[in-house]
Amino acid sequence: MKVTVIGAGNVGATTADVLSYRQIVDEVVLLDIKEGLSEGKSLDMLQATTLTGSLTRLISSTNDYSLTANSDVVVITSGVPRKPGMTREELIGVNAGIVKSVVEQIVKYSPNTILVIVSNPMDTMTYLAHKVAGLPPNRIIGMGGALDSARFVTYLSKALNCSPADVQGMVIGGHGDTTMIPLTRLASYRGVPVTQFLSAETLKQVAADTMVGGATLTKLIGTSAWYAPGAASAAVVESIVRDQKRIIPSCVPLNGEYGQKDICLGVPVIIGKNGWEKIIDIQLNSEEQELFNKSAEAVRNMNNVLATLNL
Ligand SMILES: NC(=O)c1ccc[n+]([C@@H]2O[C@H](COP(=O)([O-])OP(=O)(O)OC[C@H]3O[C@@H](n4cnc5c(N)ncnc54)[C@H](O)[C@@H]3O)[C@@H](O)[C@H]2O)c1
Ligand SMILES: O=C(O)C[C@H](O)C(=O)O
Repeated sequence: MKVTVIGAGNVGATTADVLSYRQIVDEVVLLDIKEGLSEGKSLDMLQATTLTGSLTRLISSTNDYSLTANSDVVVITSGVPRKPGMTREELIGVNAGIVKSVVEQIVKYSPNTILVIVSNPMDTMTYLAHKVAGLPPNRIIGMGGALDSARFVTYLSKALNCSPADVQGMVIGGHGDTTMIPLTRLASYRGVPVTQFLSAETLKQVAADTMVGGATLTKLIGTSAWYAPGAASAAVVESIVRDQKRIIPSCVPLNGEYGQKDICLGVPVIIGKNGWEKIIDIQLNSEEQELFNKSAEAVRNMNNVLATLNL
């Protein structure tokens, strides 16, 4: 299995490192426009494999897309991250052009690939990728829910004072500070509803912390996070290349599901060798559905902004 990661910055390099360290794929191609960056980072990772025992091959490039040819999966992380005080949505002007040109070049060399879109604002970048790639809809997945759910599980396990391994939780909706929807009603501690252990007030706080999870880290670090984002991107790739059929909330095009159309938004999907293979249509209660509709409205507004850009 061959995976290309576009962007060798914080998230791209971490994704490549997890894929290589855990030997999830045979070959990782790392491509970044910044001279020397992908070369240096992939050489560093290659040297690490002599210590970890991983047999994953690491290849780098600045702009030679022919090296990415026939990639089974391509993870797109190229673009600028936000700084403290910014929203992800503010990145649209710079990142839309980058994502569009990267997608166009990738599909020339890997016309049957599966794209995993990470660059922000991710929901709109995924929508853009669907418009320009010419790939079947199931072969484009926006990564956001995997990360947001990991944060949700982290905050839940802290509140429960238990191992995160025993906690299950999903975040759906948009990947934005105000658009994501942590599904507290469905979260569980080993299958037992968390509502049995935690007060409504605590759960409200857990949801609020989850929603600003990225902003909190951005404030602490000075740029946005990368360890959990890289691990979350690698988890999506792993479910594809190992055909694990995991249910991972991901950003996919909706065609009437959850009452929405002509939009890419986070919903639970089964991920396997064909990309996102099935949308799991869970029954939302009226409060959750209202939040989902509001989330869709906000993401649709960003898609309208995208349409005004001169790409
Ligand atoms: N979806 C998510 O859950 C999630 C999580 C974390 C970060 N992000 C987003 O991912 C993006 C990357 O974040 P980061 O922290 O890695 O940023 P970063 O600045 O560390 O890395 C981005 C890299 O992209 C490269 N790049 C820019 N234009 C390029 C092009 N045309 N071709 C190839 N490479 C190009 C840059 O040289 C840079 O090295 C940001 O937009 C960030 O907001 C999304
Ligand atoms: O917070 C960000 O801007 C980056 C990413 O979307 C995240 O959630 O970590």
